[in-house]
Amino acid sequence: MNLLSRLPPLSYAAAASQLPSRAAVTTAAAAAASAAAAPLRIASLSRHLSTSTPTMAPITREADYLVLGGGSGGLGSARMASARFGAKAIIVENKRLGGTCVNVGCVPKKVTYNAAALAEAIHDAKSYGFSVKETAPFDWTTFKNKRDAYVKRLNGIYERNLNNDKVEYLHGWGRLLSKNQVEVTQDDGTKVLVNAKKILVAVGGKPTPPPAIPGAEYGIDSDGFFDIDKQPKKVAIVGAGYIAVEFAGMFNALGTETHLFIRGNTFLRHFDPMIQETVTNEYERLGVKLHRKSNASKVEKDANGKLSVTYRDEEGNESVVSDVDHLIWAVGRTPETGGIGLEEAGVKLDDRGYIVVDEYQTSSVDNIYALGDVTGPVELTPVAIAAGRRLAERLFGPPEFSSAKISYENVPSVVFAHPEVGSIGLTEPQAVEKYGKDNIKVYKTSFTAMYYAMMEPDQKGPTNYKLIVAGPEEKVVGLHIMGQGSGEMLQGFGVAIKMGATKADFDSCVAIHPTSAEELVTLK
Ligand SMILES: Cc1cc2nc3c(=O)[nH]c(=O)nc-3n(C[C@H](O)[C@H](O)[C@H](O)COP(=O)(O)OP(=O)(O)OC[C@H]3O[C@@H](n4cnc5c(N)ncnc54)[C@H](O)[C@@H]3O)c2cc1C
Ligand SMILES: NC(=O)C1=CN([C@@H]2O[C@H](COP(=O)(O)OP(=O)(O)OC[C@H]3O[C@@H](n4cnc5c(N)ncnc54)[C@H](OP(=O)(O)O)[C@@H]3O)[C@@H](O)[C@H]2O)C=CC1
Ligand SMILES: N[C@@H](CCC(=O)N[C@@H](CSSC[C@H](NC(=O)CC[C@H](N)C(=O)O)C(=O)NCC(=O)O)C(=O)NCC(=O)O)C(=O)O
Repeated sequence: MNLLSRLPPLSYAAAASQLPSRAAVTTAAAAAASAAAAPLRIASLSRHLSTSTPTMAPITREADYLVLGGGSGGLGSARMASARFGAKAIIVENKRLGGTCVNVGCVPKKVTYNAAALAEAIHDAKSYGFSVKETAPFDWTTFKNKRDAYVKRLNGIYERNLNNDKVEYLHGWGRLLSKNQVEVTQDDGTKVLVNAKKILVAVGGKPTPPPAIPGAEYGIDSDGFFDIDKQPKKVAIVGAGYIAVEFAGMFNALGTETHLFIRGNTFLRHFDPMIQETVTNEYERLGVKLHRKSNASKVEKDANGKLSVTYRDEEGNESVVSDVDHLIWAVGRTPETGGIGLEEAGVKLDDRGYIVVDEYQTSSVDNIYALGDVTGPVELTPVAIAAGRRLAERLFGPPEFSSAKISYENVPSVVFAHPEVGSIGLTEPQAVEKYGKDNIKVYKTSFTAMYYAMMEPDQKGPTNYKLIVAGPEEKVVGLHIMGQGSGEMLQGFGVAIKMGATKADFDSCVAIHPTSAEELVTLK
C-alpha cells in the first residue's frame, strides 16, 4: 500500500518546502505550483521566510517517519521506508550526508588504504623484476584533495538519492520534544517542527575524548586524520583497536615514521589470539615503532609546532618520543546522545550512554526506535544499514515483514591492517567457554602465500588461518584469517557459516588453485 496516497494535501509550509531556490519563492501559490518538480529540501525556503517574515511561527511538517541522522543506518532506513513502502519520510542531518562512513570513516579510510597497498606493491615490484625505486614519491596533498573531492561527490549523490526516493531532507540539528515531535534548528536558526508517527534515532557516535593527561588537547582524533593535508614525517598513535591499527599500518606503508602506543602486549585484543599475536608481531617486522604496555602521560608542543609525547612503561619508567607532527588518539567511540532530548522523551540509555533497544530496535518509548552506532552492539556500516532496512520493512512493509529484524550473530568483520584481518563467529577462548574444550576442534594453517615466492626471506609476510568447529557434526563456529585478500575472501565464507556449514561442507567444496583461500577447504 502506498502510504503517500493516504496523507492529507500538503500544507502551505509543506508545499513551500519543496521549492528549488530562494529566488523562486514569492507566494504560497508559487510554492504550491513549483512543488512537484523541485528537490525535497526545506532549507532554502526557510531561509527566505526567516529573512522576509521574521515573526512567522515555526514551520510545521507531518511525517510517517522522522529519521534523525543522515548516516548509514538513517539513510538505509528512510530510503527504504519511502521508496519501497511509500511512507512519508523526513531525514535530518546536521553535518554532511552519508555520516561517519562516507565522510570520516570507511570510505576515505579505504581509499587511503588503497594508496598504502599500492605503496607496498611498488615496493614489492622489484622482486618481480621491475626497475622501480624502492618507494615512489607519494604526493599526499594531491591525493588528499582527490579523496575530498570523491567524498564531496558522494555527498551530492546521496542528496540526489534522497530526492529520487522522495525522502525529504532537512539540514539542521534535530532534538526530540516529545515522543511524536522533533524540532529541527536549521543552519540559519529557523526552526521546523516535525510531527511524526514514528521516530528513528540514528545519530551515530563520535571519537572518545583522550584521557585527561597534560597536553592531550594537542592531539587529534580520527576525524582530524582526514584533515591532514601534507605527509607527516613522524606520527604517534594511541589505541589498540580497529582505527589505531588501520591508521598505523597506512602511515607506515606510506613512509611516515609511526609510533603506536598500546596498553597491552598485543593490539586487537577482542580478536582471536592468533590474530592478536601474529599481526602485532608483523607490525613490528614491517617497521612500526610499537610501544607495548605503555601509557602516554604528557604531551608538549614546541615553538615549531612539533609534539613530544612522554609515555610510561609497565615499570613506571618514562621515555619521550619527540619531533612528532601529529598525535592521534584512537581510544574508541562514544554514542552521540547528548542534547537531543532523549531523556525528556523518556528514552533510556545504558551506563555507557548507548540507547537501550530490544531486538526489534525499539527503545523504551514505543514509537521511538534506534539503531547503528548509537545503540552499540556492532559498530559497522553494513550492520547499521541492515538494521535500518529491516526496521523499515517491519514498520512500513506488508505483513510478511512483521517480525523482520537484523541478526547480530555471525557478523563478519575485516580490519584493513597489514596484512588484512578477517573474522567471523567465536574466537577460540569464546568457543571453549561456550562449548567446553572437549567439544570443539581447531583447524589451523600457517603458510607463505605464493605472492611472496619471488621475494627475499625478510620480505615474506605471514598468512594464518584458523577454523573452529563444535560438536560431533563439526559445525563451524568461528573463522579467523589474516593475510593478503582476507577482506574479499571472508564475505563468501560468511554466507556458508550463516547457513550453518560444517567442516565436511567446507571440505566438499573443490579448491581453487592456486589461491590462499583454497587452504580453507583443505584443512587437516
Ligand atoms: C575511521 C573510521 C573507519 C571506519 N571504517 C569502517 C569500515 O571499514 N567498515 C565498516 O563497516 N565500518 C567502519 N567504520 C564504522 C562506521 O563508520 C559506522 O559504524 C557507521 O557509520 C555507523 O552508522 P550510523 O548510521 O549508526 O551513524 P553515522 O554514520 O555516524 O551517522 C549519524 C549521523 O547523524 C548525524 N547527527 C548526529 N546528531 C544529530 C542531530 N541531533 N541532528 C541531526 N543529525 C545528527 C551525524 O552528523 C551523522 O552524520 C569506521 C568508523 C571510523 C570512525
Ligand atoms: N574495518 C572496520 O570495519 C572498522 C570499524 N570501525 C568501527 O569503529 C569502532 C571504533 O573504533 P576504535 O576507535 O578503534 O575503537 P575500538 O573499540 O575498536 O578500540 C579502541 C581500543 O583502544 C584502547 N584504549 C581505550 N582507552 C585507551 C586509553 N586510554 N589509552 C590507550 N588505549 C586505549 C582499547 O584497547 P586495549 O584495551 O587493548 O588497550 C580499546 O579496545 C570499532 O570498534 C569498529 O566497530 C572502525 C574502523 C575500521
Ligand atoms: N562495495 C563496493 C561498492 C562501493 C559503494 O557502495 N560505493 C558507494 C559509496 S560507499 S557509501 C557508504 C555506505 N554504502 C554502502 O555500504 C553500500 C552498501 C551496499 N551497496 C548496499 O546497498 O547494501 C552507506 O552508508 N550507505 C547508506 C545507504 O546507501 O543508504 C557509492 O558509490 N554509492 C553511490 C550510490 O549509492 O549511488 C566497493 O567497496 O567497491
